[in-house]
Order: sequence, then structure tokens, then C-alpha cells
Amino acid sequence: MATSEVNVFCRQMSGMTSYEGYSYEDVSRIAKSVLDRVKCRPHIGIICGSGLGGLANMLEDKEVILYEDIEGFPVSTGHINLEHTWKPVPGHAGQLVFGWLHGKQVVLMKGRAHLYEGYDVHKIILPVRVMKLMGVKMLFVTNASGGINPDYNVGDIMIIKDHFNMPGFAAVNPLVGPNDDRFGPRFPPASQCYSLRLRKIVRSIGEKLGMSGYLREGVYCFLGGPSFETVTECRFLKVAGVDATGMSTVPEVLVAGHCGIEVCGISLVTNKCVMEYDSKQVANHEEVLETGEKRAHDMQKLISAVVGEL
Ligand SMILES: O=P(O)(O)O[C@@H]1C[C@H](O)[C@@H](CO)O1
Ligand code: HPA
Repeated sequence: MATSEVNVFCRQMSGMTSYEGYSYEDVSRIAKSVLDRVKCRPHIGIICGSGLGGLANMLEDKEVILYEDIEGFPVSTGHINLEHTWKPVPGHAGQLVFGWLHGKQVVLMKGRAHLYEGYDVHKIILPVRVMKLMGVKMLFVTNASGGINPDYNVGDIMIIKDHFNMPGFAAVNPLVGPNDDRFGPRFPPASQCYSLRLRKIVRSIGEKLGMSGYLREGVYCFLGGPSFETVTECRFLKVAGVDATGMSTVPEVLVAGHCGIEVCGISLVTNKCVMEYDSKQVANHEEVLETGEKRAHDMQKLISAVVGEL
């Protein structure tokens, strides 16, 4: 039985109607069609969060493919503004950029899709499985987040040591659906998603680069968005042991871990979450982008130095 037939069978058996995943054969075809268009053979993948795509400028011998030219790739949905004009989500371009970084072949995602755009979680993670079948062994995932930990400051760089998959409580998990063992096991562990080896390298290089004052290690929480959190939600996350919260990353990390890619997650704390009921402070995407711009250079310096060390 072909995998696509297995998928149909599983759906019929379980009464599922909403599974929108891609079969192993689909992903193989897409990976091959991408590799056919570039010379690069990447071993390292990088996913750039809001405002952090500037890392692409550091690549040499760049080759760029637009997401819209790749079968199945999610494109940024944007929004209609008050002049009734369509605008892409600021900070989220849609380019797959191949090239060399410190002598290593890398593939970089400039922009990613999010649940809040309306995409099914299986669509969001397609690029990670495509990376796997292109030969990627290590993945760096970055994002912008709001600081929950009261000791954190705007501009802090947090090495992710663990995550809290809040939508996972309602079975919003990219591994829901028929499992194909060629990707990974049915019931994968999630307690070691973030490589201790890579965390140590990032920390030691960050220290050498003089970043100790704003380099942290903590827990990232994934929420669906697009609304920022209420005060009560932020207080709940603090009690749960969360240090910073955002709207991405966890689906990609779960899928990378499932298929044996070593993962490193780095989060830029772009704003402080509102923890007081009578506060006049409000979270907003402009602040996220502004902090992203200010710290983009440091984030790029850190990731490129780590890649150089590998
Ligand atoms: O792709 P990331 O997680 O960096 O994007 C962040 C989270 C939301 O999409 C948006 C909120 O400002 O930026
Ligand atoms: O405060 C925030 N909350 C959720 N997502 C975010 N992304 C950047 N900042 C935030």
C-alpha cells in the first residue's frame, strides 16, 4: 500500500476529516524539486523569526527560491489595511535562501508561517521535513518573544532549554495524524528537544563575544496568537515556569526532533509581557520589530559564529 493510500485508510478508519499532512512521497518529491534548482547541499538549516532574516545577507554564493514557487510551502498571508490594500506580515518574507556560512552549506528560511495566519499545523512544518530529506542534520530556530520572567529585559537573547506546547493540550501538534516511521516513531519523547551540546556551544560563544550580560537560558511557551496575552494568562505562564512566550517555533522543533535533526532554539525577548492589571503598557508588533532591528546584528553574529564552530 502506498503511503498516500495508508493516509486515506487511516483517515477513514478514525473518522478524521481534518488531516492535511503531506506523505513521505510528497515530501521527497518537493525536496528533490528544490535540490534540482540549486547547487547547494545543506547540512544546516536556519529558521529566522520576526525581523531576524538579515542573517541571509551573510551567506555567500546565495541561491534564492521564493516559497510561492515551491509546492505546498506556506506563504505569509498578511492582512488588508485601512486603504483596502493587501500587506504582508511585516518581518515575515517568504524566501528559501541557500548558501555558505563560514564554510558550511546552509539553507535558511527567511520568514515562516504561523498558526494565527490560519494555516494547518501540518503545513507549517512542511519546510522542516523538506529540509530533512534535503540532508539537513542540524536546525537553528529563532523567534521573537515576550518576556514573562521578571528578571528578563527587552533585548535579552534566550537560549531555549525546553518548551511549553500550550496548543498541544488541545491536540494541536504536527505529529497528530497517521505516523510514517520513515520520519520517526509514533510516540517520540519531547524532554530533550533542545540539544544540550548546541546549548553549551551557544553559551560559550556568546560569552566570548561579550554577550553574557544579556544572554539567558530559559523556557519558551508557544501560544496560538494573534492576540497578545491577557494579564491573567501571563501570570499563569510565570507560575508554570515559562520565561518567554511567542507564537511559533514549537511545531517546527517537534517535527525536527521526531525525524532526528539536532535542534538549537534562540529567542529574542522583544518586549516585556504585561503582568499588572492596571498597567498602561500594551504589547504590539511594532515594538517586536523595533527590538528585532536593534538586536538583529547580535543575533546574526552569534548564530554565524556558532555555525563556524561546528
Ligand atoms: O516568527 P516569530 O515567532 O518571530 O513571530 C513573532 C510572533 C508573532 O508572529 C509576531 C508577534 O509580534 O512576531
Ligand atoms: O509578548 C509577546 N507575546 C506573544 N508573542 C510575542 N512575540 C513577540 N512578543 C510577544
